[in-house]
Amino acid sequence: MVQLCENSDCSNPGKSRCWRCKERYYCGTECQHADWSAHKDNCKPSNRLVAVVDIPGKGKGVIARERIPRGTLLVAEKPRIILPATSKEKLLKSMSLLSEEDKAFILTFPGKDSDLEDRLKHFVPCVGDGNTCLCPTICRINHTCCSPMSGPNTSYTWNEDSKEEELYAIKEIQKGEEVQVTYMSNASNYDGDPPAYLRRKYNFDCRCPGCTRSPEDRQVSGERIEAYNDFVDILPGRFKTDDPFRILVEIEQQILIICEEGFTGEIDGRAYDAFQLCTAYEDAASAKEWMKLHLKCRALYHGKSTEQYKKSVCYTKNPQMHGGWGYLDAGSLKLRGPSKKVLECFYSS
Ligand SMILES: C[S@@+](CC[C@H](N)C(=O)[O-])C[C@H]1O[C@@H](n2cnc3c(N)ncnc32)[C@H](O)[C@@H]1O
Repeated sequence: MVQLCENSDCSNPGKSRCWRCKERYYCGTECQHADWSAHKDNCKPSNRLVAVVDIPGKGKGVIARERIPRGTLLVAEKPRIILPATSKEKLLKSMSLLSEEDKAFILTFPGKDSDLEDRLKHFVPCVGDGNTCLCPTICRINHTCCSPMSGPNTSYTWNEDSKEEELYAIKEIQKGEEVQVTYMSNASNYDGDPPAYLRRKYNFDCRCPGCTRSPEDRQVSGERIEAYNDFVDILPGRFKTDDPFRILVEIEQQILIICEEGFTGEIDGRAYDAFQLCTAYEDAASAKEWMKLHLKCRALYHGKSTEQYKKSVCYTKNPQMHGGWGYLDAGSLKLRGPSKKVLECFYSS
């Protein structure tokens, strides 16, 4: 039986389901009927899966209303307030022009007295370069650090196509469990002393399992993360000069180390590095395997709905389309895809 587009005045065959609720069908991008637009705008997973509640010792926070499988899009919401990434002066001017309701909303976030500027730390990156926004649900999520003992269960990302802030479950979340993100999203933001950074910037004492370790244990982690960052910084420059087999071994070693430190999101970037290395040596089969791993990690943290993701999917079919194909002029060389250990590291995280 042909499923028709569910817009009331449309009789085309329904080609796709709504990417969010997966329930309604529509006939494609040509379908611009008001009914479908209203559905898209109102189809908010945030209304269903999470709730903003009071969390003792943390102010407000977000909890799961039901068990949420890994990979779920939990929240997709339009920012309530967007501030421009211009000069500090312009930013403060924009703040002063906000409505009284918006100012009152900002002041519901923790901060000094009625100081609006002190609440800027709660804004998250959004559209364009450096612009920030305040969202009703995502900006209520509390922090936990990435560490060998624990880490956040969600990650948020700006979707430029839908112009919404999105929140993905990077681990399974139980009903009633607190939804948490890390305010230091990747290893390159590592500050050397997370509890001190969080106290300075966000004015709270982090009591996560990573921060309550002994100073010696925290130092060991700090040194491993810094060594990883040094590795990442010089990696592209090594493509021209170093043995590619050696580079792949080191990429894998570094992936395993940084995942032990709780930064599973780093697999995305390192798998992409390995993909680029394989394309530089015109090894399509290995490049495809690395791209598949890159996309799995990317989908987990950023979803699959963006144009950028869809474009990258083409590289899993045809790595020759990538601009770096053969760029080293070193001829073709059979390298290899990710090892079982690295794949397990992604699946077991
Ligand atoms: C982005 S807001 C999160 C929502 C906030 N709890 C609220 O009441 O609106 C960040 C602020 O939440 C609090 N917070 C976040 N994570 C915390 C944690 N792990 N422990 C204690 N307070 C935390 C701090 O006051 C921090 O400045």
